[in-house]
Amino acid sequence: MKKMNIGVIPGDGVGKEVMPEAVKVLDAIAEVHGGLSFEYKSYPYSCEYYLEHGKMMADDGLEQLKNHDAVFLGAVGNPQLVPDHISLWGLLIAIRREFEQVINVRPAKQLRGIQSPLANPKGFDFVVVRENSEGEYSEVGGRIHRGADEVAIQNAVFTRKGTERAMRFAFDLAKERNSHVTSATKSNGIVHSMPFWDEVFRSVGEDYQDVDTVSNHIDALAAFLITRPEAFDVIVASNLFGDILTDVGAAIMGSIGVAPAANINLNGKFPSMFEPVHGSAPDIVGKGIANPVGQIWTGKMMLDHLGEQELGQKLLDVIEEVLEAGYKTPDIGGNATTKEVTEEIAQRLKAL
Ligand SMILES: NC(=O)C1=CN([C@@H]2O[C@H](COP(=O)(O)OP(=O)(O)OC[C@H]3O[C@@H](n4cnc5c(N)ncnc54)[C@H](O)[C@@H]3O)[C@@H](O)[C@H]2O)C=CC1
Ligand SMILES: CC(=O)C(=O)O
Ligand SMILES: [K+]
Ligand SMILES: [Mn+2]
Repeated sequence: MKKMNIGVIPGDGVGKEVMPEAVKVLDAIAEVHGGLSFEYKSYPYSCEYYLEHGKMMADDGLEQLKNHDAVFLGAVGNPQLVPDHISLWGLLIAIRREFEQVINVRPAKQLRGIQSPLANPKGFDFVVVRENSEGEYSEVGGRIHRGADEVAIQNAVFTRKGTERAMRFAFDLAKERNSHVTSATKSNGIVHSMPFWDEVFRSVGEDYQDVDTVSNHIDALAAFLITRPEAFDVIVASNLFGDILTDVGAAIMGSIGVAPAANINLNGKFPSMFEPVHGSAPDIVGKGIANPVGQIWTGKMMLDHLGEQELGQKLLDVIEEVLEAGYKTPDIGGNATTKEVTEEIAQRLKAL
């Protein structure tokens, strides 16, 4: 029996609604497989935890999470209780950084059964490789003075190591796909880090002669994802650009509620973390209508990572079948609840 030990953090808002559903699907997968079981340990880290304890996770939280084969997370953030920069940096970004999850992989593709808002989505299928450890999301900077003289300085950090690592990951991924990498740049406006980014992209590209490359400025690239998303295979982007592009990717799939993501640790010292692209969706919390597909597809990425690619593929097939059969939450034009969609996915898995 192959046992997988998963640290579960439902987090805030709809994270708490979609997580138990995704866990049910994983259990259905285990049942189908027969030789596989999941053991979960759930952690209450969230904004409510912060109100009670004055911190987003326990002092030994990372020590505990470290022991799992993977961390499965819902969403973090409840701006009515805790400012977002405190909650995200205290939990989500803390785990990404401390566990050296240096790459964030975010696929976007036209799914069967969902109407893309694009008139002509042409079966787009791309993956954004987002640098996940530095870039624009940095603590370097500060604020001085108050009032009319106030100054805020926010520095971006681009290391050769971090930049090159993200690019190599993107090129290696492209070799398994359609051998095309697009780099998201902005070297016409950001005069230090982005010319550096371009240089590293060119030099890494020389090691991958069989992979085609193109550099697009981020503004144009964002528009191209709307006008010709089918032209992209792998896109490599800095932390902020990747964050924004993947919400666009989610939007053209039909909803941010379906988009999956994986925070990958490459050195094997810490577990990777799997969490959907969406946040805690305060506007729909408590209604039972959060789309569980993002969290469940994220579970598929976790299965892939743990060496169960065949099961992962089956799961994605079943998700698409269920969408095609009309089991859809309101964000993608249906009237099913979170639980109804999940139940259908679990039932169909068990019938395989
Ligand atoms: N990785 C994470 O944990 C992230 C956390 N956040 C946090 O989440 C909170 C809300 O942020 P927003 O900017 O509103 O982004 P959001 O992703 O939570 O919501 C944006 C829009 O998408 C909808 N949506 C999101 N997930 C959905 C789902 N599963 N099914 C159906 N509709 C869904 C929401 O209802 C909302 O209209 C903030 O505290 C923010 O900091 C935001 C993004 C990522
Ligand atoms: C924080 C956030 O929006 C993200 O990682 O996608
Ligand atoms: K999330
Ligand atoms: Mn985001």
